[in-house]
Amino acid sequence: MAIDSGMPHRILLIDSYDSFTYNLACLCRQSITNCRIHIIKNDQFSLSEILPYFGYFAAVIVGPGPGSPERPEEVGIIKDLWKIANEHLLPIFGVCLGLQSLGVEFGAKLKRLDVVKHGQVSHIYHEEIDIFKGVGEVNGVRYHSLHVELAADSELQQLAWSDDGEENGLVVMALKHTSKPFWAVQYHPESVCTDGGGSEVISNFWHLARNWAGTHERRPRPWTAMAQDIIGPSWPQVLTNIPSKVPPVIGTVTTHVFASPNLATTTICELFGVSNESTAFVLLDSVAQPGRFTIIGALNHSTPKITYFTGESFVTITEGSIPIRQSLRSHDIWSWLAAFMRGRKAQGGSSEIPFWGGLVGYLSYELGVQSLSVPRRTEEVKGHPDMNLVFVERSIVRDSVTGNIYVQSLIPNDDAWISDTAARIKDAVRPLDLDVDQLTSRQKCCKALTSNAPIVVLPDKASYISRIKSAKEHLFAGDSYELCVTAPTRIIRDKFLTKSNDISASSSWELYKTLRTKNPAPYSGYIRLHPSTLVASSPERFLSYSRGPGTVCQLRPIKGTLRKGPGVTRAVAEQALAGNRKEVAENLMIVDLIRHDLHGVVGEDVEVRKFCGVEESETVWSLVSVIEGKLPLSALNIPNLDSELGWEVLSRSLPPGSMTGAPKKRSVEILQNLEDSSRNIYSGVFGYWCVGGGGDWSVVIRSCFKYDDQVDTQPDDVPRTSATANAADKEEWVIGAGGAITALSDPEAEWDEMIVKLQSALGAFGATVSPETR
Ligand SMILES: C=C(O[C@@H]1C=C(C(=O)O)C=C[C@H]1O)C(=O)O
Ligand SMILES: NC(=O)CC[C@H](N)C(=O)O
Repeated sequence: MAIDSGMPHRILLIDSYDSFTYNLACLCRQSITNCRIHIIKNDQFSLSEILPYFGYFAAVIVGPGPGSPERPEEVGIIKDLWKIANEHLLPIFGVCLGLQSLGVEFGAKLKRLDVVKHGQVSHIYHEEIDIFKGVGEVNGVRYHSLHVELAADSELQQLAWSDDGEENGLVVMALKHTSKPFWAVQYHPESVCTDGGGSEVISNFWHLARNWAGTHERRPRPWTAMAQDIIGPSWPQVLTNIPSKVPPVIGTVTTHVFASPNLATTTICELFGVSNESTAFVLLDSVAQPGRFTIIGALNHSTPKITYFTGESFVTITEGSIPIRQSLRSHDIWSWLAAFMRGRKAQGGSSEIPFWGGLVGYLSYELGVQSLSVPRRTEEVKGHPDMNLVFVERSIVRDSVTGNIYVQSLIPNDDAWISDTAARIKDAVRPLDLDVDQLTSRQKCCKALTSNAPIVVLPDKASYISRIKSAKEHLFAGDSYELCVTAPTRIIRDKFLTKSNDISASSSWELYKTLRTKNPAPYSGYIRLHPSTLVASSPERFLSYSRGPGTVCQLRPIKGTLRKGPGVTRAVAEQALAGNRKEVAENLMIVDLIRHDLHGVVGEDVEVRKFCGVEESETVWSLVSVIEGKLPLSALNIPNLDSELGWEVLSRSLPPGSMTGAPKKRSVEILQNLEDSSRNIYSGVFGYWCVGGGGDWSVVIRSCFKYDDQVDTQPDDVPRTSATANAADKEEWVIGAGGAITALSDPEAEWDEMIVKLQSALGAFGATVSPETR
């Protein structure tokens, strides 16, 4: 038989806009020797357009996805596949939505599960035949709301079941067609927690597919350039948009390092003018473990500032006081910034620290929404910068483990500034200059705030609860597996006025100082890039990427949060989080989503380093997983790949999956309809991209932000009082908060969880709310 003549086996994978597709592609690569996976969307071609190309493929895999196999707009060509004429016939393997489509097209009834299964592991019963031959015990992860029931005279044969007992009874978990080469499973063989039914079942499918091809004398045609043009290259793709000819590294980092363990981060910031609220300032602060390095930008009037608004075709750079618009031309904002950084690469900095200089700032949630090609909400035309960054040339880095301070500059011949700055910092050390992590909790205090108490406008509880109920409806219908529902809380308070009088609120810097003592967080930050100010105390790293060679990308999603309190020991938290099916299911869904996001860029080398570990922070316990990915060794000698890998991952994986739910695109669309307003900076990321190639971005949660021009002193639900009367004296801060909603969520408990998360930033305003409020 010539079908294995050494030529790679081409497999067509049909994606239904799912967030697990690349995981399936990876499983196929690992289970089928010498295969190439080509991925298309289910609505990219009509059946008649794609049919002529089936001859190149050895098999088709139909991936999972949101929605119903009975809604043609959700399954595209998939529904037509099962009916193709014998001359085009080829082996097909369906997963989840793929199984449901196979069932429905051959007369099965599509039903909703009484108790939906999202991120749940079930024992899969089978009879060791066909695709389960020799497979043994299978525990499969399920992400479905719908299921099929076969007619008595069906042409399909059941191969496996789960026993859901009183919940759903017996549910079909695998099918085959009795005469055509079609197989399918309802569970997810590609999930990280599926045990036994993954590569074993795919290998068996492949074996059966080859046998079928042998007896039917079907031989795929050799791949051609024309096929590649139409279908596209195979996955994994080494990043293609990085030019092979790149400018040489021209910058050199000059560094002066000295030990100063007792020097407070806040003292250094004050030395560099943070108290002048009219200027720009950036601080990325590690106030608790696992955060380690603190980065302070020493900005001046000529530091380049870069802003971008979603939907615009230009970016604005301000050096000095004159903003200059630059057209993006053929670039999108991501590749424009990659090109910007390509010309500013530098070497020679200290290898012990992750930052030598580079871009610092934030990227909004809506920037990620734009990257997903989901249209922005219509009412947000005016908006505020969705990307607000500075290019930091002079900086101070503090290592909280060694107590070393690094003063560094990218500017040529800047020795005078470096030595002067080092001397100023050394002089600033006062004997009692203890940082917050060295204070006992009794010593922690917060400054008296304003004479007028701030007004806190909570989301309306009834509509929050009804939103959670609508989210659950979507989950029951199979539109999404998990939805992270959020809402903004607004804090209106007296404006900080520099030439102050006695009614002035504290400055945003004082607010940040209070926040870092009240809620010391590993990924804290103070980003004052007018018109936006972000005061952050995030527990969640979105993505870090190490400086090459051999860049490792790490993501640390949190799903599962428990309020700390008397009696809530680590053991109690572990039981309530890692020992709780609902919490683990929520976390698993995001782990699988992040594996997919990473596989999409780096290829096969993605590992879950930690699954559902319990981590402690000041106010809550969190369930955290750690996922890492890196390029294959073969890619390491491709110039420039390492230094842009992290940026590529970032550009292709925003918004953070932990803030959307899965599948990401459909979940974002649903959330845009459910939530009342844009999320803006909340749910975006803040951090840096270093000129040496590394970067670190955290999720904007447990944080507050304000825009200089935004004060709505008369929200509909706030009574007009003397405190809300005059916009000129007021400033408005926003704290977003929310949580992942699954089919198991209790709306009241979700409201409480939102309030707990809100509280971690609200406390800095001297305000509290109880869950019972409103
Ligand atoms: C939505 C928030 O947090 C997200 C949701 C979490 C959860 O559901 O447990 C945990 C961390 C974040 O990914 C928030 O803090 O506002
Ligand atoms: N993971 C999937 O493919 C889900 C299929 C379908 N949307 C369901 O919820 O049942």
